Amino acid sequence: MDTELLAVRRINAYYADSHVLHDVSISLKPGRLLTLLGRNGAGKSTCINAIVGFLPPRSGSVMLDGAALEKCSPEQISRAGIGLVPQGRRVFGSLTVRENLDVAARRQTPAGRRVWSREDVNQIFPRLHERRDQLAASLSGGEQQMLAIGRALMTNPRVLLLDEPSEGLAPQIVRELGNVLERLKSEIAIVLVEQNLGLAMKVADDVVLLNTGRVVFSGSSDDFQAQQAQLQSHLGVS
Ligand SMILES: Nc1ncnc2c1ncn2[C@@H]1O[C@H](COP(=O)(O)OP(=O)(O)OP(=O)(O)O)[C@@H](O)[C@H]1O
Repeated sequence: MDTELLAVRRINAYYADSHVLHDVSISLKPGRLLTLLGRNGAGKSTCINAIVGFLPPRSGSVMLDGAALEKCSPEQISRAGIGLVPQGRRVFGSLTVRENLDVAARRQTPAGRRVWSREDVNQIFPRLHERRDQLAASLSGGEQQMLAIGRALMTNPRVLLLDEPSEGLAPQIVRELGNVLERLKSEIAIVLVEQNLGLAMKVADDVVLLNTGRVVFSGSSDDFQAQQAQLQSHLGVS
């Protein structure tokens, strides 16, 4: 399958008068994982915010399977099939694990789209099943991250966007997260924002590297690694 699933074309985004994204393009094909890299402040989260409609681009387009989304609301974009695992996880701490999953579940999903049940999520994250009656606030950081991913899957997305999921996690948990992403990417296309280059290189098929809101590399993970020495100055330390 070579058709593009998510096509971000030359988007420009601003915070008030501050021009943060400059003609940024991203192309994601089905079954692939694209990692969005760049040092702090490069514009990675802004790019995610522009795709999900929190910060609509002033120009350029965002297409999901050919449908234009750049003028849609965050709710419409989510329903269209873009799932977000936000930076900082943002699970509902006063709800149980099970309730967190249930409130995210979509009642209606267009025919032909994969529908995720709580059982499907539990299969990927057995620990969530073990902790199903525990309040989300009492989970470890790694478990909260798994729950945040599980919640996003319950919306039956076609594309999953993850904003720095490894932030604040111990190395062993980051490895587990890598294994989960490896497994998930055979089922769903993923955009992964990461500062952890080790994790990103383990799972990525494609790489987009940003510097001050501009794309300075876009290509396969193999090409990125071949050019890494020249691109090093655009990367944060990892
Ligand atoms: N709400 C905001 N208002 C004004 N400027 C902002 C806002 N959020 C981010 N910025 C600025 O936009 C630029 C891009 O920030 P962004 O958060 O997208 O970078 P990032 O690559 O995700 O960085 P990090 O890895 O630190 O999260 C930075 O210069 C930042 O200071």
